[in-house]
Amino acid sequence: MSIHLEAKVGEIAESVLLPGDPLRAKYIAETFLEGTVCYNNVRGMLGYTGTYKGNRVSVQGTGMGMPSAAIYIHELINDYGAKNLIRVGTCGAIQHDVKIRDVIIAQAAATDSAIIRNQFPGFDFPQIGSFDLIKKAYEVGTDKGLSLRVGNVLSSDVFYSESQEVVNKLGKHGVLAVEMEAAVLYYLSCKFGVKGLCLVTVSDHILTGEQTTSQERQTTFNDMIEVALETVSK
Ligand SMILES: O=P(O)(O)O[C@H]1O[C@H](CO)[C@@H](O)[C@H]1O
Ligand SMILES: O=c1cc[nH]c(=O)[nH]1
Repeated sequence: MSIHLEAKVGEIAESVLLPGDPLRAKYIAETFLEGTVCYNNVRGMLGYTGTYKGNRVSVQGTGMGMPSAAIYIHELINDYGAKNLIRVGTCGAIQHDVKIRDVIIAQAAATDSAIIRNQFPGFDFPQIGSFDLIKKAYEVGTDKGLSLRVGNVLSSDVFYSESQEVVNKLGKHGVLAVEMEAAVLYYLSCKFGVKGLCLVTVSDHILTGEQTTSQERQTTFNDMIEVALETVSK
């Protein structure tokens, strides 16, 4: 047991999918995994282990934002030995040619969070994904015929941003979308020497105001989930 997870050591697989929404974790476990066991319900932050095509995989909700996600990612790696961690999240697009329901592979993440900056005063730590997982995810997605986008995302501490000009400026510098967890996943993966990847599906378009429903965010986006499951099974 760790502070926020009630699993016994050995009950969590080395490969873990990380949705922000714990009910998306339940949906993934029930829809895609076999022989599934729920190992965590502390704070309702559901976690499951099962198999996908014979490979052991876990799926753990992280909550919203980097402070929450960092707790689960830290404990999964430090207390349970997770080695491959793939976030399966939603995001808001900030490019006109990125469309609702597109799947993005976050190559790297800019952030307005102080969590990482405070570790290296005066330096900017490069928050990058695992090349191995990025390459595998790209191959899997391309084989499935998906038009994946690969590029930078913004991991923001703020959902209802009051500095939209900065977000728009990041868009002008090629950032594809805004979400709230990738940067800390990439930082902690580098810190602990494990592999981290963030996949996000576009749920909102910040430039056009288009949106998907909360039900869709919880129980669809299957392309992204299959890419993540095939990537950790490759
Ligand atoms: O759908 P999830 O994975 O939670 O991701 C996005 O959705 C939440 C905001 O609605 C934030 O956690 C953001 O990163
Ligand atoms: O606009 C959005 C949509 C999902 N997640 C975010 O952080 N922002």
